[in-house]
Amino acid sequence: MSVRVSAMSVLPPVRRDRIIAQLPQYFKKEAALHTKDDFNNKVRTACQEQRTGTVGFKISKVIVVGDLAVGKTCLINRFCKDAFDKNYKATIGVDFEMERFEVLGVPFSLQLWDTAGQERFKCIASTYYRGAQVVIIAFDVNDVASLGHVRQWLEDALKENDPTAVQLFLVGTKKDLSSPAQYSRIEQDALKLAQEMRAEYWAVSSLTGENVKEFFFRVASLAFETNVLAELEKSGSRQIGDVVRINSTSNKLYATSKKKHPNCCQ
Ligand SMILES: Nc1nc2c(ncn2[C@@H]2O[C@H](COP(=O)(O)OP(=O)(O)OP(=O)(O)O)[C@@H](O)[C@H]2O)c(=O)[nH]1
Repeated sequence: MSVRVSAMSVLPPVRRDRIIAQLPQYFKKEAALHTKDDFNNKVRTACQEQRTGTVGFKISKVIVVGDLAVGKTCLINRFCKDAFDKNYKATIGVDFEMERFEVLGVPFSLQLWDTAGQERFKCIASTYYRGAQVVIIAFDVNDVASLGHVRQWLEDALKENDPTAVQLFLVGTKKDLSSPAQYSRIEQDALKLAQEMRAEYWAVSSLTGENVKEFFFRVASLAFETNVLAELEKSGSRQIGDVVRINSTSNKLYATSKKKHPNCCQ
């Protein structure tokens, strides 16, 4: 007897600590991608009515760039593995981790690309920048030079991507190493830069874990919200005959000739 196992059924359930039911709040109001308290209403309704199209099957690409040794690998490892390594091992080229979430009841995955900051590995790493929905630029809050290089990282990342479609985050790392006075000095400059770049600003510590989970939850939520809105826009502008639905018996995506989405008129 042959047993058919679909790709979906072999995936373990989403971890309980990756379930997002409320929009996580920004870190600083002055430099937030948006300051609303909750998910967009249309997005909430679409999720309730299971009208999120292909979003539940989507993997959004996130790239993390920034100077060498600012803590990109540690940031990803703290979130994905809850681990911290105090020894520096340069990333050679790139590395990636998959993180699965459930946002408003819909599965959603992020592919987190950890890229090399060292100049000699940069040309390998930059070939993986393409197709990013989210760009995270990391700098060390104790190293002004690393903040100064942020614009160059932005330019490099945007060369490979559609600047109007990318969601940008500016992240200050190693907050544990700085005194409150030192930190607040660099924060002024970082906030100004984030506003100019239209990035959302965060400050984190991978050593203590401060703000790490909150930050990635915010990234996942905003990326998810953008994807659902894009999907709604697409389905709104579809012609008759283009409505995509899921056939529950075959699990295949196909087009129907109904005017309305089947889930809207039930
Ligand atoms: N105190 C402290 N040290 C950190 C933190 N994050 C990273 N480090 C240390 O900084 C060094 C560099 O960290 P990595 O994460 O390897 O840096 P990276 O940006 O990935 O470096 P490249 O791969 O070369 O681009 C390591 O020795 C880490 O232990 C932090 O939040 N606090």
